[in-house]
Amino acid sequence: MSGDPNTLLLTRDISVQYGGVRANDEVCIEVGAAEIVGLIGPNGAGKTTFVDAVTGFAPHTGTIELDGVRLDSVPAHRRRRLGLARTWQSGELFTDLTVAENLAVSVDPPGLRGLVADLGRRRKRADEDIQEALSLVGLEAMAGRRPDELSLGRQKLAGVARALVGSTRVLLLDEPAAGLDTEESAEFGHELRRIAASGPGVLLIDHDMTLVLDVCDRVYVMDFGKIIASGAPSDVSSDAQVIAAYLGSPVTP
Ligand SMILES: Nc1ncnc2c1ncn2[C@@H]1O[C@H](COP(=O)(O)OP(=O)(O)OP(=O)(O)O)[C@@H](O)[C@H]1O
Repeated sequence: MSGDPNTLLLTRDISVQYGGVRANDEVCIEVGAAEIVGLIGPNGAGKTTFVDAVTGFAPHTGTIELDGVRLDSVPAHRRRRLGLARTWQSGELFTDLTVAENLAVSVDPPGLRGLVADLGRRRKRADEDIQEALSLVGLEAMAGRRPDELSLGRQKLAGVARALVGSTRVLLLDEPAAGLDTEESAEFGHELRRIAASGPGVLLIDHDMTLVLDVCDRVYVMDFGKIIASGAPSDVSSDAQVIAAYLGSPVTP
């Protein structure tokens, strides 16, 4: 345990080895309830690998706790049920489905017991989960629309809503704002703040420094699989090692 009662996600010494590449090297991070935490670093630094490890998609060593419960030996689908949600870098929506149908893809299938339970009740519960996820990102009025009827910013939010279907304690977002212009990115950041304010912790990976430095409470910086700096956005963005490894020049939050 970290000792901080606010901590939801706590990783200790997460390491991932891909052949000769040490993609993560003893990565320790914390994400608290209602907190947005950034994870930034150059291409190939190991950010996606970290999310893969935490969510159960990459073999790793080290420990992962969600709200004090160890997850590191738990398979990916159970980590999701326990509240770890993620998006993927290639998070396109299905263009021939409505927004609500895109979210329905994420509904947890019933176990053996669920199969014999009341079908109508399960469907109602799934509809409620989808509506709740859509309202968390401000898209409840868009449920019946097709993705191409939405702006790119709203499509990105629908992708986030798809990850949020079902109980979510910590949301891990892998470059969710890629391709957004300045205005869309600012609106996206506003919605992220609303999501976090409703309770879940958020880990945000993005190369949009304005977004990261604006919305994050704290930021970790990764380079060659290691965390090289962490702290408040203003401290990290003026850190000489971070500027040399990633930013190139100081960035003002
Ligand atoms: N499945 C894999 N098998 C082998 N090597 C991999 C695999 N996934 C990632 N790597 C390697 O691990 C390192 C970290 O890659 P990763 O995709 O995690 O970086 P990243 O920080 O997310 O980069 P980007 O910002 O470009 O998305 C890279 O050297 C990459 O080539």
